[in-house]
Amino acid sequence: MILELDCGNSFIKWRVLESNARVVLGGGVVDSDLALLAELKLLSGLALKYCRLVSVRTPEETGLLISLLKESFDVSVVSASPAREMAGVRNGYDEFEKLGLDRWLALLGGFHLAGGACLVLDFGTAVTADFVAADGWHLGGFICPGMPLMRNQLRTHTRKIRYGDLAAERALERLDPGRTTVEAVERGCLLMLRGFVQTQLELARGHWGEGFTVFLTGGDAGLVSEMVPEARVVPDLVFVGLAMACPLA
Ligand SMILES: Nc1ncnc2c1ncn2[C@@H]1O[C@H](COP(=O)(O)OP(=O)(O)O)[C@@H](O)[C@H]1O
Ligand SMILES: CC(C)(COP(=O)(O)O)[C@@H](O)C(=O)NCCC(=O)O
Ligand SMILES: [K+]
Repeated sequence: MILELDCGNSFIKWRVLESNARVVLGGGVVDSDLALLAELKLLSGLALKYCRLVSVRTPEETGLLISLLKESFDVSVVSASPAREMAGVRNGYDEFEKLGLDRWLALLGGFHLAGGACLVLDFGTAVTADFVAADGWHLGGFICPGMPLMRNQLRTHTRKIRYGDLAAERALERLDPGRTTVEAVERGCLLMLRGFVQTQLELARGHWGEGFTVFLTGGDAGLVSEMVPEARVVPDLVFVGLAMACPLA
């Protein structure tokens, strides 16, 4: 069996595949290394042979997780590494190794699935946009704070903005002007996010007219999917790229 991990700034996304990599046996989202081990140990008949992972965490944190995995499951672990060029895509960063590896894998996956120009939008701790032209050139992208960062900045840097998670979730059921603090903040941040998406779509149309595919991924993709009905929502886009960057055969 193959364990796949996407270690973001807030959460670790995991899934276990059969050795042929065709069947997904289980998966989930956890907030720590130990929670990951605990969830994996709950899977019956677990027999991990390989693990491939991508991490945007520090080398120390990633190294610690890799050691834990090796101790617990006796697996061989490969970690995605930066590349200038792969699978017909050319990294557009001046220093290719500085492009976030989750972004790189998501855009590799996106270009592969689209077979042409694509705009990849990832809604995690940060929100990222990446542009890949039909010839595989990555034009670069944009990074801005995601919902968790936007709301936490307001909560941390003001004295009167305080509310709980449940109220936050309820506030987003509608988008009328807020009549409470929680509504005003949650809806305001969501409108900022949607404004960002709108701008990315306009930029992509400026480059490619209507000839491009939009991908939405990341834990908060659902917050914007309604406004981009033509988009392909692919929660496991990073894993698509991970399999391309770290083939096990
Ligand atoms: N099952 C889930 N567990 C945790 N967060 C989730 C889940 N589903 C959606 N989310 C949302 O996803 C966001 C985190 O997205 P994610 O792509 O995991 O971020 P990162 O890659 O930066 O760790 C959170 O702000 C949260 O609102
Ligand atoms: C932009 C990111 C913080 C996104 O991380 P995430 O929200 O997925 O946890 C990550 O891709 C990263 O650390 N990138 C390095 C900087 C860059 O891509 O330019
Ligand atoms: K991510």
